[in-house]
Amino acid sequence: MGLKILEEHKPQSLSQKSHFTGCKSTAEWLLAQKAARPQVGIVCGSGLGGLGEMLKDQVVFKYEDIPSFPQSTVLGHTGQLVFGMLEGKPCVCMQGRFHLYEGHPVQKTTLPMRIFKLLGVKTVILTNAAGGLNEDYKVGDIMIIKDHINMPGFAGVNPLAGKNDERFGVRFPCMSDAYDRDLRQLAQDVGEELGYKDFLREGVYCVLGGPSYETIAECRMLHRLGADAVGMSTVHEVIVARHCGMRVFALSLITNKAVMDYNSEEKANHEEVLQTGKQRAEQLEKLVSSMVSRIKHN
Ligand SMILES: O=P(O)(O)O[C@@H]1C[C@H](O)[C@@H](CO)O1
Ligand code: HPA
Repeated sequence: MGLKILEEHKPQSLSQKSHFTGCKSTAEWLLAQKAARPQVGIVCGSGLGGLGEMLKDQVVFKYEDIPSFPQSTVLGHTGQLVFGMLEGKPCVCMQGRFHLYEGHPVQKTTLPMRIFKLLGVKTVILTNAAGGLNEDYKVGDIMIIKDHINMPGFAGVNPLAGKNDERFGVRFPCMSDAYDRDLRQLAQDVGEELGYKDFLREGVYCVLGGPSYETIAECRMLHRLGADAVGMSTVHEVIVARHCGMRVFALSLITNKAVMDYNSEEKANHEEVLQTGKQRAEQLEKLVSSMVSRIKHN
């Protein structure tokens, strides 16, 4: 009986060890290729990969060349990791993220957050494209995320499900402070200085599994539940980033208005999402780079 219990525990503890050491060896491999240890990690949303082009003195890795890294399959997500300097700070930028609907297990979609942590990242800046549920929002608005609704989490899809590894963080991490208050204030200040007041918002982002866009009834329900924008990413990355103690700032570019009216002729589509990304790219890049220039790390 005792032996049986030992055997049952063996594979789990081994796989846990290999997850941590796997992340560590990927981080060490990247640093060994002359990538500078980054302080800030940036994740580019759909059509927002231009953020990575801002980095100077780039060292670029295609995801397919990085050990244990997943592959990007979505149009608008290039699939490379860029190291470089932004406003004098060493940064790493994911040009392309991983989504549940690509068929990745949720733990795999968030793997880069743990690699960021082991690379030395202190602050993560996540961006995404999202549909606007709030009736005051316009296409092209930038929404600072102040909170989230993890809809897949209600059904048990959480990247922290399974055995907890204390080397990353605690079993039950707090999420009421997930979106750093000071960084949100910094974004408001920088946005005001840049003259973005008319299109800078703050609101609640709700993640769904995708890849189908929402029905009208779903949009109406999400809005009633308190969501201002809906998308298919970010939240799981935030959970893992907070679990391992990184500071988080996240924003949504409202690329389309969620359809809430049965008489509407509008239809959500990925081309519009990418197009809006292109149109707002410059302002978004200015906001992020000005924030990075002012972020302080001890
Ligand atoms: O990676 P993000 O969340 O920016 O991408 C959004 C969600 C889907 O991947 C896609 C739908 O158009 O854009
Ligand atoms: N719904 C879900 N995800 C999205 C949307 C949307 O309307 N727009 C961009 N990503």
